[in-house]
Amino acid sequence: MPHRVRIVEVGPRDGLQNEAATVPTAAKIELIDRLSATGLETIEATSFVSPKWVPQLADAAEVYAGIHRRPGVRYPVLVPNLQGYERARAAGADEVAVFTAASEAFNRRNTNAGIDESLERFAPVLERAAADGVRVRGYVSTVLGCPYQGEVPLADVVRVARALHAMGCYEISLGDTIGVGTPGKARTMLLAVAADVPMPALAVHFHDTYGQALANVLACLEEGVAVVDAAVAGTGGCPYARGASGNLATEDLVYMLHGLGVETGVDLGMLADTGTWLSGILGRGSGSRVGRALASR
Ligand SMILES: CC(=O)SCCNC(=O)CCNC(=O)[C@H](O)C(C)(C)COP(=O)(O)OP(=O)(O)OC[C@H]1O[C@@H](n2cnc3c(N)ncnc32)[C@H](O)[C@@H]1OP(=O)(O)O
Ligand SMILES: CC(=O)CC(=O)O
Repeated sequence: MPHRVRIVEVGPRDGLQNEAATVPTAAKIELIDRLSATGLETIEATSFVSPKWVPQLADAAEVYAGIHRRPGVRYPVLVPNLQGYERARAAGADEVAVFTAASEAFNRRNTNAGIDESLERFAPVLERAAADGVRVRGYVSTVLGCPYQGEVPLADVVRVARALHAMGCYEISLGDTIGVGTPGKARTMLLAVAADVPMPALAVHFHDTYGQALANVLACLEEGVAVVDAAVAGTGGCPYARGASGNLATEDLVYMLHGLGVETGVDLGMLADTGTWLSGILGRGSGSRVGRALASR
């Protein structure tokens, strides 16, 4: 079990990308600023994908320009190609994340490209990023199941994670996009990838569709992973992954980690207040059990 876990807060990006109603730009900026004050070290701020594909994040540049960047906090953004990278850089981003999948079927629906084609798209992004001194994270989606293909062979997960790492991604986030995984499978998947990509370069990203996300994280922590993605108030889901629901709620993750004596640097009270505030903006109850429990005290 690690002594400290770095949480990658993906609420402003993954959390909001699938919202049907438009979230005002000012609310997105306030969300990131509130999260910045909680002690989170990494906040994935938005996404420079095609606004036709993800209209909810069409205001990425305005959001990025509006946030108050706290010293010591990193604000990466998602980019699907060189065009996205250039938009992100023009907006001032100094860390980006590229994304592909272990399932061909999902990747085609999500990015209109096969896996190898998406890796080819990333090559110039990684090249430019290296020249610019920009860090690049890599996501592998559908690591424990695909809504279109079903089972995803472990070898495919390992191959894609290895390819992203070999291209120069400093960290590979392994995503259970539709939240179908269970702890034993999560552990096996992580260990298979860790045989080829060093554990310190791995992160886990669980959606909570079947209520397994926290248990999956615990299994992976026991194997030594020390970077975990989560979204405040349990928001999130991919518009191109049928059946995807919210991410593991950051409040629930922090509560568990602190209970285990694992440091996060996050103020749980401030985080829970932010989750309650965001739930008000979205007009529904929080997806975080810890958030709801703290709000009702
Ligand atoms: C599991 C997860 O949660 S992953 C995150 C959630 N999913 C996503 O964000 C999906 C992102 N997908 C996409 O943005 C798209 O599928 C793309 C951009 C990767 C590929 O889409 P395609 O339509 O094949 O792109 P293509 O390169 O052919 O360009 C088509 C148009 O999009 C525009 N475009 C392409 N990339 C971008 C970009 N990064 N930013 C803005 N516009 C873009 C092009 O300029 C072109 O515009 P035009 O029609 O006005 O000439
Ligand atoms: C890119 C992501 O958001 C990861 C996933 O859910 O598969």
